[in-house]
Amino acid sequence: MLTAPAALLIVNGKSAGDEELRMAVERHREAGYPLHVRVTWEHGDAQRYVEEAARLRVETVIAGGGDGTINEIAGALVLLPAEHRPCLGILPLGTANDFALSCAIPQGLDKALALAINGKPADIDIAQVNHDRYFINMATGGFGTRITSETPAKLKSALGGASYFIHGLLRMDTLKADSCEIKGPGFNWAGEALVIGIGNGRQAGGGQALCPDALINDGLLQLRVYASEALLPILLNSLTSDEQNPHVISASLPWLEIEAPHEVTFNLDGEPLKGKKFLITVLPAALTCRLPPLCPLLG
Ligand SMILES: Nc1ncnc2c1ncn2[C@@H]1O[C@H](COP(=O)(O)OP(=O)(O)OP(=O)(O)O)[C@@H](O)[C@H]1O
Ligand SMILES: [Mg+2]
Repeated sequence: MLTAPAALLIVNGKSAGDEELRMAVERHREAGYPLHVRVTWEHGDAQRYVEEAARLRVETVIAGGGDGTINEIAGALVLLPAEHRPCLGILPLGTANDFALSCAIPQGLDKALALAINGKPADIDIAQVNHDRYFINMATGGFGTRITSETPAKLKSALGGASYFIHGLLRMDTLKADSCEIKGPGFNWAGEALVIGIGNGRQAGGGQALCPDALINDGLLQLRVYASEALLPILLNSLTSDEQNPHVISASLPWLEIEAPHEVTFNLDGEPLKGKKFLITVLPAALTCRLPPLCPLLG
């Protein structure tokens, strides 16, 4: 009998009680796949488990959670020496699961686990922020930030991805554009931004396609600045129908620097980071990830 490659699954504690997950893990173990399972309690746990995975020499570390869980695991994987770096696999168990959905990862846990263990690895980029933070999917500032970082946890688990949207609507009266300056190679913009999306992937905030042309393996980040409050109705209806809108600034850049006169919050895959200056750089082909053959984010 062939020895199946081992994987370590890191489950966000919020989803540890999932019965479908337990059954999917059992089935794969019975089929002969060695699968270690670890559960997180708080920020920092995932990184320790990734280090353990490297010591165990597993071939794959599977992120069982939402975008924030994938973020923490991807950020820990890039710190490992390339020769001992396991592949990333994705098991969507979060609220919005924007990255998994836009990658066309199957929503059924059994199929998703099979792909996470056996899928073909593809090289993908990851973005580094201020030298020590990362995002794999998207960084958002402005309106989107308020939506994600202030969506109460209980509302989030009750309503799923839709909660971002509903909560955003409730808070519309409090929205304000933020003034900032953005520089990159051959790119310079200053003005009032309502929403800034910097995409390695395409969608955030529960299905909002802020960066509709982004690819995760092109060595570039798609910057989209939604620069006017007049855009609010568009933002709330369809973010993709505004290609010709002069208030939408778009660029594809290998790095960019954003500076604001006062402190702003960026969400990195839904996890907040405060500051006045953000240097964001793409790290091309920094990770390998097991993705569906027809993943729309692969160019
Ligand atoms: N046992 C736990 N209970 C509550 N929060 C946890 C636990 N373990 C980790 N966390 C925190 O959960 C956050 C990540 O959650 P994650 O993004 O995976 O789910 P989500 O926000 O529900 O999904 P999505 O981002 O796709 O909408 C991190 O901030 C992490 O520190
Ligand atoms: Mg999250």
